[in-house]
Amino acid sequence: MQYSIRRVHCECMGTGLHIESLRGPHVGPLSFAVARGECIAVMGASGAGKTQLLRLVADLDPGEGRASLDGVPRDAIPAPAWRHKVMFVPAVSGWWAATVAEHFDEAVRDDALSLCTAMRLPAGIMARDLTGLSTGERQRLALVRAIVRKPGVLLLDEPTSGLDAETAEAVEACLGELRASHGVAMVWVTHDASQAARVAGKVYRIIGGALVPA
Ligand SMILES: Nc1ncnc2c1ncn2[C@@H]1O[C@H](COP(=O)(O)OP(=O)(O)OP(=O)(O)O)[C@@H](O)[C@H]1O
Repeated sequence: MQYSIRRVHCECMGTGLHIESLRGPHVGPLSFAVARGECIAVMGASGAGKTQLLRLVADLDPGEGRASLDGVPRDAIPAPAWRHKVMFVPAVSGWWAATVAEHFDEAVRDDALSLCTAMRLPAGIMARDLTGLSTGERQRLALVRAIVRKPGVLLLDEPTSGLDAETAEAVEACLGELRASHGVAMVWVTHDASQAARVAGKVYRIIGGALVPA
């Protein structure tokens, strides 16, 4: 565990993600909640701390504060399991094998293929080498890779920044379906105010390290 989380107070308990007094080197203290099936958008100037916020929530960087998912405190869940349930999808994802298919277990390939189609990825992409893919294709594949692992929360760092408007719309629809059908909660970082208004029930800005309703 990288940040010290004491047992959450009763007001932190409940369905979804609850964050209280989260603090890192450049942000905080921040408190917010995202219900199952809800999306909040986080905007803010470059360098304001949006990525840091997501990484703190995923417990990928050292920080302080309290967190719970569906009423279960962070300190009751082993760190790798927390990061699986509360999954960070970075703006630029890492890849470790030569082909796309090697990044997906056999058991999730069908789900992955359906998602690829929904996100307008080209047919046959599973057989392709990573080196030949565009930035936008990698970005969507990173989302597919995260979704098939069935997280309860997705922490999305500018998930459509490399995409044209039409493809971004397909990704937004796909993620909307995931919220509606599977109750996934999302924290969506974006620089696009129109997108924030489309996808999120609440929009915040990080200003001076604080989370302010936009
Ligand atoms: N590994 C690091 N070491 C030191 N400082 C860092 C590190 N990573 C980020 N920072 C600093 O933390 C602050 C917040 O960075 P962060 O990446 O969270 O910004 P952001 O709001 O996501 O910006 P952008 O919109 O440009 O992606 C910045 O001042 C950045 O320089």
